[in-house]
Amino acid sequence: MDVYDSKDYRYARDWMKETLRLLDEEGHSSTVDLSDVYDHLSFAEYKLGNLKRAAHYTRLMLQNDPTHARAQRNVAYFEELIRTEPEKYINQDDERGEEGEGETAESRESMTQYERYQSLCRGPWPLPKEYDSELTCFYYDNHRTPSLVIRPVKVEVVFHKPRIFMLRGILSEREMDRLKELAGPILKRATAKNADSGKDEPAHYRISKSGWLSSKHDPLGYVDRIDRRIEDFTGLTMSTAEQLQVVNYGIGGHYEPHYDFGTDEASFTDGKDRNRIATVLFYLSDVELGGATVFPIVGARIQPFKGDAAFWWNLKKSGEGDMLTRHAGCPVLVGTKWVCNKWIHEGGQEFRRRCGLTPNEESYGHSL
Ligand SMILES: O=C(O)CCC(=O)C(=O)O
Ligand SMILES: [Fe+2]
Repeated sequence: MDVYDSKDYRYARDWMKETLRLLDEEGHSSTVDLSDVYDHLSFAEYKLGNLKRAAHYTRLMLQNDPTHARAQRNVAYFEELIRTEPEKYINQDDERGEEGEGETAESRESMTQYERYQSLCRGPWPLPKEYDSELTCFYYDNHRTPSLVIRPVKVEVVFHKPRIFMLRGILSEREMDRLKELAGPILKRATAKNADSGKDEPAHYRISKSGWLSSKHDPLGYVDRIDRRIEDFTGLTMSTAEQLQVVNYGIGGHYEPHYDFGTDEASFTDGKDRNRIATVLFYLSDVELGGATVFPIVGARIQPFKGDAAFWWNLKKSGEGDMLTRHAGCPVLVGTKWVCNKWIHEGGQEFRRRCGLTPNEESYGHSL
């Protein structure tokens, strides 16, 4: 009922159909009224534009109660619509299909952004054919940076456009335990600015708890050490970066598609440290089921693996936001998910990462 009340008719339909299946299996129910299920199912189908199905379920309602006046009126109404606007409704029910039924490359093309996000969360999409021979992995010491000569970073290129790097085993168990321990007392329900009220409020599109770690509260120096490691493998200064942000998602926790960089003048783009040039996303836990990080525009998907980090550039060399980096944290279905963000800013990188000479220049070769 929750999804129905929140007008999420696609899911409402799925739940109602599951109810019908269980009723059928169990034969009866003392708490669920069959007619009520048909009634809601019919309205959900109507809202989804499937008039033939809406009419079908309303007729089933009438089988239970032939005198139901509203059901009689609705059947007449649906039939009238199908008759007067056949081109809009006649074949639609068969073509439209239902969520999850026979997803193909073509049907993916026509999905909305949000549907692509949901579909990617359910399972990986095949990588484009041209990736077959092109994904690489290497040990990386970033031009013989001393700490990395001793212990090079294991890098895997998992996507090309945008380039997404996985840094395997970049954090130790002890470091991850420490980050979670430091975050424990400061975790708060994540908020976002409400466009209407201007206040920071919990938002339905971001369900998690998070907290910012300051090295001041870490006398043992773990936070500084991790910052230094990021500086070593990216070659970027951390002096303008944000603090480490630890995030914990419970069951159902998620973060819907977004950009890490600021897309309007008000956020990041004008301050002295300017925009978020790159993201390092550490995975501090595995997730039993769900919880992948997905990039719905390009179809990339990263399953969290404890100790790894994902790295990507949010901005092109021109400083323009890379619109392909839109990404999301999928709902956690079983288990909990811990991640830690490091957002690196443009300020101070002028001599570390040169600008491009044309607005769209964006390729960085195979290294970070
Ligand atoms: O949890 C994830 O996988 C993604 C998190 C994220 O994108 C963010 O916190 O900005
Ligand atoms: Fe993000």
